[in-house]
Amino acid sequence: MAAGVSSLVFWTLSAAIFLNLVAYLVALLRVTMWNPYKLHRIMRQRGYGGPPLSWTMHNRDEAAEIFLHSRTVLKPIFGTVDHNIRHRVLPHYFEWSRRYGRRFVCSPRKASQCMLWAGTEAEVIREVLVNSKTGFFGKSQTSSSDALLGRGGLVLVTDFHEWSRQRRVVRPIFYAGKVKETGSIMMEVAKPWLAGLAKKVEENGAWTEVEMVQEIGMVTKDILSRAAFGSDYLQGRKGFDGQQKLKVLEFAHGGANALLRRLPTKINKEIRKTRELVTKTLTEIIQERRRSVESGQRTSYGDDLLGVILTDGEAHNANSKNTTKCTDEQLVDQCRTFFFAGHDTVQVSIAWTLVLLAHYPEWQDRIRQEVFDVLGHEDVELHAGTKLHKFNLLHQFVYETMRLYPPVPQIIRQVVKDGATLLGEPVPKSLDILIEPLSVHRNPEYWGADAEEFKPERFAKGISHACSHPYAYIPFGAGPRICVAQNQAMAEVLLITVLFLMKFRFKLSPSYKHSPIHCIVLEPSSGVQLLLQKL
Ligand code: HEM
Repeated sequence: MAAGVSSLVFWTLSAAIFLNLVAYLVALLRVTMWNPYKLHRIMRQRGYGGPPLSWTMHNRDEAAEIFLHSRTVLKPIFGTVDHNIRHRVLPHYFEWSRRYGRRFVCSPRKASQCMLWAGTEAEVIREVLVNSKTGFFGKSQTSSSDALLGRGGLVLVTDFHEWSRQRRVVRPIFYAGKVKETGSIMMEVAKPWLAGLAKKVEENGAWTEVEMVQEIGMVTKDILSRAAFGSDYLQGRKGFDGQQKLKVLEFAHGGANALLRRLPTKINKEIRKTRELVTKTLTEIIQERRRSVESGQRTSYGDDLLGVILTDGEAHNANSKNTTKCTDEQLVDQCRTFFFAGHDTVQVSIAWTLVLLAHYPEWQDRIRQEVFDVLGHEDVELHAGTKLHKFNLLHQFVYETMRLYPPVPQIIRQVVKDGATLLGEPVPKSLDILIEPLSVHRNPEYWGADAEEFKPERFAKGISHACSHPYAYIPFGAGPRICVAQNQAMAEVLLITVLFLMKFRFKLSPSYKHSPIHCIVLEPSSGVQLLLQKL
């Protein structure tokens, strides 16, 4: 009898495991093969071209081949700068757009079933990012950056009500008045950093070589940690290091979809482990804030980013009308979003600005002169944060830097409802639409024949006069999901640049290799080596 029961249990369990496995395989095949096939077939029937799909229903191999080819054929450029970078940064999209025209379909990433590339068209940006009130276009529900940004955080969240709640909660943090407050934190962090750098240059003599990406990284991380989380860089360091590692892993992974992520592969395990480390660091920061309130050290959670997120979470949970509760996991996701979105973008913006100031010494001199004209030579640091709006030339220079080197070179949306149309043509649900700031910023249709040239003066009369289409310039995105922190981000880029210009004259080192790479943000893959001379 006992043997019969245990045999029944054994077969029932085996059957359950077998059925689960079959269900998983069917789901995997549906997501990775059937859905892409179906979407591609629809789009091809509507006349869209694109690279032929392999039997695995992707173009990953071809994309990798073009990428590797571009790495071997294109020699790195040492000690100077060539702005013609599309074929280096996004070589497969560049090549396919030459072959298949201004709109084509492809599947170069594991997470995307079918992607419509519409990189250069401002009208697509208007329809997809700006006029999406009807809710046809949304954030991808199968985004590949969950591990990095957190599915429940503001950047990726798909549910409209949850998004508007989170956006409403954090928006006051980034109002102009608050940005001024953050300005003093920026100053507090930047001053000792610059003093340390100046000491190093003094000790080593004029034209000391310094790798600036690391240097800027320390400053921007410290500013974000203090301004947003009330901690310093050292406390958040493990979190930042983990995020950095996750970014590289995600990039290497080609953005796998949720089902592929469950497979016990080495890279999946590594991603999971690193994500847990970031979660642990963020949880500790959250718990420390809670403890400080419980112990009476603080009277409230505070009005920095972490404070408003925690206060809102608690208010949400206390409201009996809300049946779903805001969990710690969601709070961590919200913080995770800002840890990444608020750091790497600013770091690379400052890095590219310094590269170009070093490459164009006449602009460097003119802007430095402007800085001293506006601030005078005394008490300059006191005024720098409040007078940023007066730096006209610097604004032009940074706008132009973000035009040719947009920190976020690609933006993706998904068709999330049946019945959507794009430029008058029907588009199927689940289709991804790829918009490229990197390409639309260089489209001669909007920018003129000199679109690939670096000419800050095109912004002399402001952004709206620099190009012929209102959505041809989108370094911070566009529409309702435009960067919530763009004022603060710009202030940080301008302020750090001003302070740096006031302390140093600088030029590119011969060892600087101009090789921008797309690793979620557009970053200088070999660092930024500058030669510094103290003023
Ligand atoms: C120069 C620096 C920055 C650039 C170029 C930048 C760029 C962008 C872009 C292009 C988007 C839109 C993405 C999309 O439409 O899918 C975005 C969204 C966002 N950014 Fe930034 N960003 C910068 C700095 C920051 C900072 C400092 C923070 C926070 C401290 C931040 C937080 C966010 C958030 C939360 C979103 C999502 C907004 C939403 O979906 O409602 N960003 N950013």
